[in-house]
Amino acid sequence: MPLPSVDIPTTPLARPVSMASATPISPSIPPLATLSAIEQSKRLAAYTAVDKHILPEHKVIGIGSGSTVPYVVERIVSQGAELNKDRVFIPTGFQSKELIVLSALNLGDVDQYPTIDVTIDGADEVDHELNCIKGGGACHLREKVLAEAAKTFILVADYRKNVKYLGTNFTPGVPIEVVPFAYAKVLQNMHHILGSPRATLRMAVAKAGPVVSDNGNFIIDAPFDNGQMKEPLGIMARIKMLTGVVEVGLFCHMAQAAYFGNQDGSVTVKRKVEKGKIEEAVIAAGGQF
Ligand SMILES: O=C[C@H](O)[C@H](O)[C@H](O)COP(=O)(O)O
Repeated sequence: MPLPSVDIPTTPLARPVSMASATPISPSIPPLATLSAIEQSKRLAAYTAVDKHILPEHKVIGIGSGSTVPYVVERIVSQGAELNKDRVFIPTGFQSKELIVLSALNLGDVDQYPTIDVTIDGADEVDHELNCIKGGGACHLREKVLAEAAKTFILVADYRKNVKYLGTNFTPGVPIEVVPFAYAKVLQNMHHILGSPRATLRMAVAKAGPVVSDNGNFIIDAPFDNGQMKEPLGIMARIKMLTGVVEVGLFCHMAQAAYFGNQDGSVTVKRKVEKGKIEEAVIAAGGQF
């Protein structure tokens, strides 16, 4: 089915109405002309994915985390209040919950809505089989729950995230959420059993001590060499078997499609076609698929 062309506005959309406070805590989204090339690419990917996958019949929508997702919400808001009033939006963490509330969209949770029509989320990197690394922002536990709950799971990212094998440009490693009291044991397991000798506990930047996830857990980042990353499903399964691990930021064979905004205004689309085969195509700038 042909993808629609994407009309990117050059003026900012109406500022979201805050239901939570008089002073919105998330920044307003600037006009396209003032965005960097990377931000334009993220917005292009997000707009294209929303236009293709968030349809009038979709009533329960999962909203992922990261710096690309605000553009997803911006495009959904632009579909209009009439369509959005009957929808409920499920967040993957604090950031997306704030985005939903500040955009005056209806907030729900996955325990109320365990079946989601479509979840759209960012990614740290996506390989040629639509496997991806997620968790650069420590949100991958809830993100994976929303990905699994969704009938359709879609990724959006800029062109730097589109790789053949995971770990090409995203080098910190595979994010692993662990219960705090087990972190040293899991780190030892990563170093000596799982083949990631440089695995480290993720430390906070504006706080003393480790990063603490929205679920109160710690994050370990575990780099693997290129050969190992050719089989992400195997790595994911082995890490997940370690006691103390809550979730692994490798999402294998979960996404139906990934949209990457390119510097020239085109969008690369990787999508699952028949029998799990992945097809890659490019939507020309302002053009058709
Ligand atoms: O934990 C964070 C999430 O997995 C993000 O979706 C991922 O890090 C990508 O974020 P961004 O769109 O900022 O590159």
